[in-house]
Amino acid sequence: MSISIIGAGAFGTALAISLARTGVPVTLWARDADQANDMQTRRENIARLPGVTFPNSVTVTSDISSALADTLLLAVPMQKMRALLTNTPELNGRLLVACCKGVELDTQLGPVGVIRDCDPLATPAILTGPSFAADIARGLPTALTLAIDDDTLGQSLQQALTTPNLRIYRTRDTIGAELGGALKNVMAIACGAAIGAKLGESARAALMTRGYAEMQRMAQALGAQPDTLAGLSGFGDLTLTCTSDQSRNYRFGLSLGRGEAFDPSITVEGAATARAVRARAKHMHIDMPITDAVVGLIAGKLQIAQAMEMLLSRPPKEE
Ligand SMILES: NC(=O)C1=CN([C@@H]2O[C@H](COP(=O)(O)OP(=O)(O)OC[C@H]3O[C@@H](n4cnc5c(N)ncnc54)[C@H](OP(=O)(O)O)[C@@H]3O)[C@@H](O)[C@H]2O)C=CC1
Ligand SMILES: O=C(CO)COP(=O)(O)O
Repeated sequence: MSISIIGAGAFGTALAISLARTGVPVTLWARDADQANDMQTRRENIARLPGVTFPNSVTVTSDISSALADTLLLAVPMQKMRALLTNTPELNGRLLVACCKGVELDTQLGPVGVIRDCDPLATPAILTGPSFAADIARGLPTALTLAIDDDTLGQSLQQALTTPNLRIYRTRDTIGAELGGALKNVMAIACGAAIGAKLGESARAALMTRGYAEMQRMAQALGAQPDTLAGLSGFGDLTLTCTSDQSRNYRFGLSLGRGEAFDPSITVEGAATARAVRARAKHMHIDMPITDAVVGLIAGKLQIAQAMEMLLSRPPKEE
């Protein structure tokens, strides 16, 4: 099974490096020709993943026709996935593995839903779970979830993506896998805001736990399996992202909590996703108070003290 990576950001580059270390040839596609040439010559992605040298078997190109493998890992931000698939018809009809986390703002679809919507002939899958690009690129031990409908194809893909340092678990629950990865970023913003505002570790633990309850509520309403949310793609990634300064979503939350500006060029998937999820939750009458608070904080309609008061003054209920 030949594999190419479409999108040369931090995660796409890390996946290319990790796969290529096993000796297989991997093509990494960047949309910008200058960036692709620079990476191919330097053997490093200075802009997005500095400090890690590419193995010899990585080829970087901006020519999509030379990146068309059996399997394509789509490593672009969630809100850019539709533009990628629409503007690059060469990708159509293949095994497309979404490597992004989020919910599309306009349609409230997840990555698998957007692939199905843009390319009905594609076979969609999603690779998600707790993993910082820098950790994968350095060869640190990591475990991810691969979600795909077809079990036979799933087994081949699982084998192809496994490396000595990257263990892949498989599920057929694409809805659960994509929702876990999307929703944990919203909770990471909430936790970052709490820590940034010096509300304490107990507040973070409460937000993580009640955030997980929100994740389960929405996921089950949309047909996901509770076990998927309890796995790497849900609970696993929630734990990583809500507790580490390496997370951009968490750092964005920290800056909200401290009242500081945040560099708008940094990818923060949870910001648009919070708005998309809130709209979907309202439509479906699902109670998601932490998501509501995150949307209010980001929009500047709530201060952190008001958000906490809103959460704490809700009517008493059973856990
Ligand atoms: N970084 C991480 O640790 C992890 C990230 N992820 C997920 O991976 C996804 C990508 O994140 P990440 O790699 O970190 O993001 P980055 O911000 O590092 O990079 C985004 C990349 O997407 C490219 N891109 C944007 N729009 C398009 C488009 N329309 N067509 C082609 N390429 C495009 C950008 O190209 P350009 O430079 O030309 O704008 C850039 O190379 C996110 O959903 C994230 O949640 C998952 C696990 C870990
Ligand atoms: O998804 C991630 C870790 O699993 C990366 O998190 P950030 O996008 O918040 O950096």
